[in-house]
Amino acid sequence: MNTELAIDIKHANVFLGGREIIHDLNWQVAKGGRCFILGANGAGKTTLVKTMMGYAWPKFGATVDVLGNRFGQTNLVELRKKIAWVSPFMSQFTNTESTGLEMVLSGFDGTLGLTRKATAEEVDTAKALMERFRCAHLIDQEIFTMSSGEQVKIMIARALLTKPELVILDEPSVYLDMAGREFLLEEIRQIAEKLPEVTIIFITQRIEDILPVFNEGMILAKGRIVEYGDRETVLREEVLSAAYGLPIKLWKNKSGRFWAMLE
Ligand SMILES: Nc1ncnc2c1ncn2[C@@H]1O[C@H](COP(=O)(O)OP(=O)(O)OP(=O)(O)O)[C@@H](O)[C@H]1O
Repeated sequence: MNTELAIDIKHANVFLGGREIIHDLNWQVAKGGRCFILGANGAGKTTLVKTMMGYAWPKFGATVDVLGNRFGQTNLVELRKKIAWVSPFMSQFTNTESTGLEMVLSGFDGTLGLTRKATAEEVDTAKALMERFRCAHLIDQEIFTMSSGEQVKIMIARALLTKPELVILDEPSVYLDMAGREFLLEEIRQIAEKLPEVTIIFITQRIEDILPVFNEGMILAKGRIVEYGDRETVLREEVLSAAYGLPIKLWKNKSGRFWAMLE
């Protein structure tokens, strides 16, 4: 096992509902790496995250090592406390009567929703983070009454409450309007800058969301990695056109982000 790697998956074939969803996937990310996963609907992005979290298991013959822990020989509950998985779809799996503050506080225990009384110090820390993510006004509001964009901000604050070693941002901007998205991406850029030791995986369907800080990545299609490498290698017109089956032209803005256009 290579302990310099945050993620090391070898020969993973993952079945769900009797169907093979991920096919012979091999993927390594160094500790402190910033890697994007670009894929269309149904490409297998969420299944790959579930595999990394130990919620979906590859069939015999594969190895999955995350943060130096070999799945099958490690305590997954403890490991998951070191991983922050931020998904806008997550709140639908939880007790949505939690308030914003309770949901953020539950990050201390790695649960979705608070199961105990928090200490005054924990409350102060949570409120400070909510301030930073401009969601302090949601402290007493129940999750189910919040807009999707508001829920994402709560989930990001929750994720960063403890110091995770691996952050998985799973389509975090999918429900956000343009200003909300730009705010979130700027926060992600700053997190990436301030926490060099933290490995960050950014999952998206949208090319323009991939910040230059994500300097390596993959295109996932039908459960296979169809392109992998550094950013400029993967985000090329020929590669994207082939992956999406569309004649894609790219425009690069001053900060180095790409926008896709159809010819
Ligand atoms: N529990 C399951 N049983 C059967 N098939 C499943 C199950 N979960 C996912 N799939 C199938 O696996 C494929 C990949 O799904 P997955 O959710 O990983 O894709 P995704 O890339 O995250 O898509 P999206 O961007 O739409 O969320 C889809 O075809 C989906 O129907």
